[in-house]
Amino acid sequence: MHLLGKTLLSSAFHQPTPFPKLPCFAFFLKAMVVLANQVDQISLLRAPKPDANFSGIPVINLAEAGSVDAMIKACEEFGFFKVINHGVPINIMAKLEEEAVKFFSLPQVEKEKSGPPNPFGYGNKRIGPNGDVGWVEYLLFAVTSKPFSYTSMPFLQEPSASLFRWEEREDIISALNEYISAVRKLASEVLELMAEGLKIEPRNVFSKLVMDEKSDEIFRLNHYPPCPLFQGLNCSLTGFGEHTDPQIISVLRSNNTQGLEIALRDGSWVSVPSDQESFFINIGDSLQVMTNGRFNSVRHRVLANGSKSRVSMIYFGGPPQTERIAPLPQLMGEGEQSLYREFTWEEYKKAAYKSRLADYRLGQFEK
Ligand SMILES: C=C1C[C@]23C[C@@]1(O)CC[C@H]2[C@@]12CC[C@H](O)[C@@](C)(C(=O)O1)[C@H]2[C@@H]3C(=O)O
Ligand SMILES: O=C(O)CCC(=O)C(=O)O
Ligand SMILES: [Fe+2]
Repeated sequence: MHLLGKTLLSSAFHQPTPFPKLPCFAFFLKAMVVLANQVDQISLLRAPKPDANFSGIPVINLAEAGSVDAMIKACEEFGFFKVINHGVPINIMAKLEEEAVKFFSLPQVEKEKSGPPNPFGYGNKRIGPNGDVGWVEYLLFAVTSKPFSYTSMPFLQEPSASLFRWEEREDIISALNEYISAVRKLASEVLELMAEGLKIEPRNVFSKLVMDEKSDEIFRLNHYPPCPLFQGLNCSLTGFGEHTDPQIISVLRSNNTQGLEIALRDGSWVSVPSDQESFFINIGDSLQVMTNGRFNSVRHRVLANGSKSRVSMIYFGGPPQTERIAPLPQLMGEGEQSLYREFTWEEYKKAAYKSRLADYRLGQFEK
């Protein structure tokens, strides 16, 4: 399967466009044929282009004392918000972005040495084990808080370290470690504010799960190369198909290239204005369950850009494998019934890895 993937896909990026500009419909057909050859999936093509920027994304200012109520409202209405004044130094973000750009600029054959992603490593267009594809290449890392023998890379689990053959890559490893420890701290701070806003004790009821030394955290670098075939046209291409994140919380940062979209509660899609200095927080499925559906795990997707590369970095904070995920008793009103049957994170993760990206994964755990 891996060999098949390589044969079909390895040269799909960075192809010069073979066609002159045509009216959109004719072009769309041509593009379908070209991309069908290249990507093996015409389902990535989308028309028309996404709507203009949505101005209603909630912005939470961490330096402001009164931001807690706005955060709870954002978790309920959107399952998504932007965080400013987060305290993470810009140079930590910029340094990792620089290393990511360097990695993704390597020759394909070099990048493939860090793959395939099963589940960790370099991946190109194929997302997950069940046939999903997107106009994206990425690196997926397992994260641990326990230092181990590779002193220079305390956050990368041993299998990742040898898989990436990065023992010598002090530059990228230290940029990764610095970045991951900063966003992990941010995730914990945000989760503590959520508990405060929900008026539940203890304050670390959510944050302790991602701060636990056995917490199951993932880190991801995504690169969406420009797709020149689409430049100046009213069409777009799926970079990362619609889905919800299974974990508790995701902390996303991207360069200044547009592409991320979220679904509103009425099912409509809106485009999130990019902001390279801020972080975006996604509520994951596990937090939706722990709040018995009060918080909404946000459906989101990424559309690739005709002319600009998008680079994003996402920290996924998950609980320890054995953690039981169920609505918190402190949050249940009198007579309120749990919407979900109890499960362990390990169970949920196994089910998630059997699913397709767009599947409603919580369905099988509903009562
Ligand atoms: C299609 C898949 C990719 C994914 C594992 C899955 O089977 C379903 C969930 C997907 C997702 C979405 C959020 C994160 O990007 C991710 C790492 C995760 O934990 O769940 C991906 C998985 C992946 O890319 O391997
Ligand atoms: O790359 C992005 O901006 C978002 C990707 C995403 O949602 C994911 O990797 O789970
Ligand atoms: Fe996601």
